[in-house]
Amino acid sequence: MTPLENIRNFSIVAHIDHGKSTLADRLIQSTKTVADRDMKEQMLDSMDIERERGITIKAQTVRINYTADDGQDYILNLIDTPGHVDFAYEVSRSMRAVEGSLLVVDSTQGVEAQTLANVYHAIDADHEIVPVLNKIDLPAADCDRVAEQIEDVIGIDASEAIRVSAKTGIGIKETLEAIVTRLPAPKGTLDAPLKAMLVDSWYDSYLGVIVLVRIMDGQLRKGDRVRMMQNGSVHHVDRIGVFRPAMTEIDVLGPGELGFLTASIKQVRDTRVGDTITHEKKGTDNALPGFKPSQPVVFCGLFPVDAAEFEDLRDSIEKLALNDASFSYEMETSAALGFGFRCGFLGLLHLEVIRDRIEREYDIDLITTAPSVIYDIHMKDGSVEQLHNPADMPDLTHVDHIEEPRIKATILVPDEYLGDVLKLCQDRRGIQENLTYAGSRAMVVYDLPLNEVVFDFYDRLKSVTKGYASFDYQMIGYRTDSLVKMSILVNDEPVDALSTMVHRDRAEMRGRAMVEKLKDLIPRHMFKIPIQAAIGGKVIARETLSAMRKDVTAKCYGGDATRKKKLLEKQKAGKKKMRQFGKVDIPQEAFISALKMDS
Ligand SMILES: Nc1nc2c(ncn2[C@@H]2O[C@H](COP(=O)(O)OP(=O)(O)OP(=O)(O)O)[C@@H](O)[C@H]2O)c(=O)[nH]1
Repeated sequence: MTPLENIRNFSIVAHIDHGKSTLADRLIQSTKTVADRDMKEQMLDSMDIERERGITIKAQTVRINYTADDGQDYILNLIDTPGHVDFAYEVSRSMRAVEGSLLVVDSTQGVEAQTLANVYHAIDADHEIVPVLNKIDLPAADCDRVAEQIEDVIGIDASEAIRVSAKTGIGIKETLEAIVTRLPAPKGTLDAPLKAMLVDSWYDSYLGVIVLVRIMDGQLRKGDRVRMMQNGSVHHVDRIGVFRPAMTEIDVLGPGELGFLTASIKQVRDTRVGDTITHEKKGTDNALPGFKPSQPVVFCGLFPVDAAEFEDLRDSIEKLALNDASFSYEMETSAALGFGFRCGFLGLLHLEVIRDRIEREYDIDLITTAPSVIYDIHMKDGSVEQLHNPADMPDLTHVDHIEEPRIKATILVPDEYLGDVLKLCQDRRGIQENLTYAGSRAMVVYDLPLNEVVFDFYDRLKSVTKGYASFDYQMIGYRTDSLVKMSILVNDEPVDALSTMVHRDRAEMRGRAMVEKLKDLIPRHMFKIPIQAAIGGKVIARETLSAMRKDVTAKCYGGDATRKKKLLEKQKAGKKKMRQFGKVDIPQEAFISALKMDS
């Protein structure tokens, strides 16, 4: 066991792409934690999708041995935290397991919205913070300006910020020394009853659930019987160890240490993050202050394009849910789409990641219905119903009023794009709360309906600012507004998967935009197809798709039967991505594209 004075636990906080993973790699490499020949880029990003998108999703951890200039051997435990707004909750919880943070800011970019959001989590967790100015190898680096910005905007001393190039290795040694000299050692009592914080957990197909723990007091040994204090369940610890970053078994974890345990736990759901783990006998009575469990905020339906793949879809969803307690699902039937699942996510990125994994890892083509938030429907009899799916909207005559979730959005943007950002927020029913400047960048704070953000707000924001804006949000509660359910009818049949909740004042505009889009997205058939948007029984927009006879084999004159067959096969394959509604085929992409707004 390592003495407390020789342990440092820290995380790295940064805006996306400012170099957190590269810096972590460099710290691991320069301390020879991983042999050079085994080093691959972005050691900490384990999932394929993460690597492809360059986004760190699951918090990971690594134990680094470092001999400092003072001649002593230290253990540095790094927790890697996710950098995306959807995963803000994971950032906040993992912060409580460590004492300090490296605040990485790209010296060519400066402070961004997620720099702020993440550093506030660190400040909330009482961290000692060491600012690191990264990418100083680039000609555009402006360390003095960025240091000043850190002081002005965040309000922490940046005079001793470390200047680093995680790419070339400049400043890595100084960073390691700063971790040892500037961050505090953890506290804890060796001979007190065991008190360990459950920091994270995930499913491994060989080992079952792996639990990441931070020992606060006492000792944890292989073979111990431990109790999860929230639900009282008792488990036999069959393995404990640390991450280097590969899992390495050890015999005992003591105060201040971070490591893992396995105990034949079957589901991630059985391990509540924030729970306190203690010994079954002679355990502590004082649990650590609990963490709130993360709640899904965005819901959508996932249906197989090919109904025969429903069981495969169920299987894939169940497997993914085993490893992700914040992903929820329940079976759903839709008149138009058949059997599928209504799924809940932490945000849009979370949704995309899960959808991609189902399509890619399980090879199932999916139809994703419009993402929706949870509305509180206040009924006339005083009861409140939670609406996860616009298709389930109760009869309006029983509804008193509807409340929708709102967020506080913080956007940082260069001056020249400010006008476009304000317009975008205004168009999305935003209420401006604040507008300040940090150098040549404006920081705007808006109160916005979450519903207006979940769909394509990021995309729009990126496009109107040419990618220069950064964005972060937090939920602030529910508020009443004048909301209605808009249905879409194709060939006089309602397509429930296209139902959305909209603001009454915008319903007509949105309805018109949707039917126009659908007219372009639905291929012509051999008959005329009316496409309508309606509220209750009232049609508010209408387009008609005219009839056409499409004979793909017409150009194959002569008797070339193979060519003809090939064309027909191609057409059949094209059909696979379509869904039939009554007599009409609607292509899969229509469900998403029709809902994108142009403003
Ligand atoms: N020139 C230069 N490029 C760097 C440096 N550090 C990181 N990069 C590059 O910046 C990009 C983003 O770096 P990452 O380490 O993936 O950033 P991140 O903050 O971990 O991003 P997320 O994991 O998505 O949050 C990559 O293309 C890196 O190669 C640096 O010091 N100099």
